[in-house]
Amino acid sequence: MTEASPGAEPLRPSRRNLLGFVGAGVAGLAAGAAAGGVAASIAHTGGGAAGGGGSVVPFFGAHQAGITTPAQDRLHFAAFRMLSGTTRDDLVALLQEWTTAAASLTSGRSIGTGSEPDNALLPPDDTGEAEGLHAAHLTLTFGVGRALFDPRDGIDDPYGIRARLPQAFEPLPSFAFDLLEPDQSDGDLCVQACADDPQVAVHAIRNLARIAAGSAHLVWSQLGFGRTSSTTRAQDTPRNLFGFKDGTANVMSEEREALDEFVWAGSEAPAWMNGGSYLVARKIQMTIETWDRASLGEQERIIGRTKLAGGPLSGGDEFAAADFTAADAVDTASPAIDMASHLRLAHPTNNAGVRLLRRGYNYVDGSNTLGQLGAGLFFISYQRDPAAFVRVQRSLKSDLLNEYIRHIGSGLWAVPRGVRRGEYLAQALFE
Ligand SMILES: C=CC1=C(C)c2cc3[nH]c(cc4nc(cc5[nH]c(cc1n2)c(C)c5CCC(=O)O)C(CCC(=O)O)=C4C)c(C)c3C=C
Ligand SMILES: [Fe+2]
Repeated sequence: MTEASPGAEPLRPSRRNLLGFVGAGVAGLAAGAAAGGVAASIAHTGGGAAGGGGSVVPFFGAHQAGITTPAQDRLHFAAFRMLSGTTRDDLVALLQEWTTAAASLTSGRSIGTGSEPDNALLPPDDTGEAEGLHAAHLTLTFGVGRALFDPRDGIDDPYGIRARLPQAFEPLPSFAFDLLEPDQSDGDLCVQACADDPQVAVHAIRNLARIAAGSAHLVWSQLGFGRTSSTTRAQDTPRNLFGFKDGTANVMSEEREALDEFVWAGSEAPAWMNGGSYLVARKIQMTIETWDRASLGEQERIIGRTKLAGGPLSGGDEFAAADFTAADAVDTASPAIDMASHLRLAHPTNNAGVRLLRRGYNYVDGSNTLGQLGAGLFFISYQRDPAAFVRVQRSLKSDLLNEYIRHIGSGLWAVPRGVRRGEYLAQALFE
């Protein structure tokens, strides 16, 4: 799919053409070629954002950023659908343009020629609301949906990628109590934008959506705040909207062996996914008004941990190991950690040793006419194989928490390995 030049301006290439040119250059460079390619082009065409300000998370690397990166405070998550009739070339062009833009945005620069181009007759390349703001640890993590590998519009393999479909990439099954809304689920592509400044995260998604115009359409997006997980031991454990510490027993970035075992896809995966991961997102509505009427003891029994300190009910501080054989101090015939508590059911000992890297955010989507907040957890987990999530979620069928939550959105994406300098996102999927 080609796009007409927005005007007959001979002096300066259009943003689309400019990005296309850079993308083509990127595609032509051998992997591992001199770093100049993308970054230098951007530096020379970029506009006047304030730059990194010491808060830049590198975009290029063996793994995509935004997975083990210390969890930032804010989220804007977006799902896109490829437009009808688009081809493999359109998809490649989009990924090339997104690569160029993402390298620029995450380093705190504007897109293309910036928000003040030299020709006032053209729309600015960058929408401008991040002018003067720093990178705010912005990470952009891109995923590919399972539907991209399926027949569409009467074409068997519209993007020519079926041969690269990883064996593990099976659609999620439906789970007990699912009340999924299609307009908050799935998507051909996803972008997880995390930053310490909400304006920076929103600016990134907005501009990626603009760039996608003509090839992909933003189908739903979700704002999040108050990260509900730590991904490094250097971070304090945050709290979810039930008021409990969330993320205590997460897979942390310091746990190199555990990351290889549970988070990064390895040699079992095709080359484009070797070093990648699978992202599961679940929009989980929490009936906080009902929860707030439950006694403290009941809340703690449901979670399996104390509310304030976050220690397991079997005793010890937040990071003490849970003892599932310990008896309750008062009712000695019962276990200290309830058989149907969230902690017991989600714990690796109940799930064949499986661990997930959780990276979710709280959300509040306004309120309803009954005065109830549309509050919840935008749960995100990364795992080496989607089957790990399925295993844990199935275990949660008898979770006491289910009385207070509803899963209303869902998605699974393959997150390709990191982008090397000179490459574009998911390049190995097309080679
Ligand atoms: C399928 C995976 C999970 C979903 C969905 C999920 C929803 C969910 N969780 C909480 C609150 C807490 N979860 C905690 C621990 C925890 N949760 C999962 C998985 C899912 N949670 C795992 C794998 C674990 C770790 C278990 C372990 O190894 O000990 C905790 C305890 C603190 C912590 O370790 O993070 C809380 C609190 C809510 C409110 C929720 C849905 C809205
Ligand atoms: Fe949980």
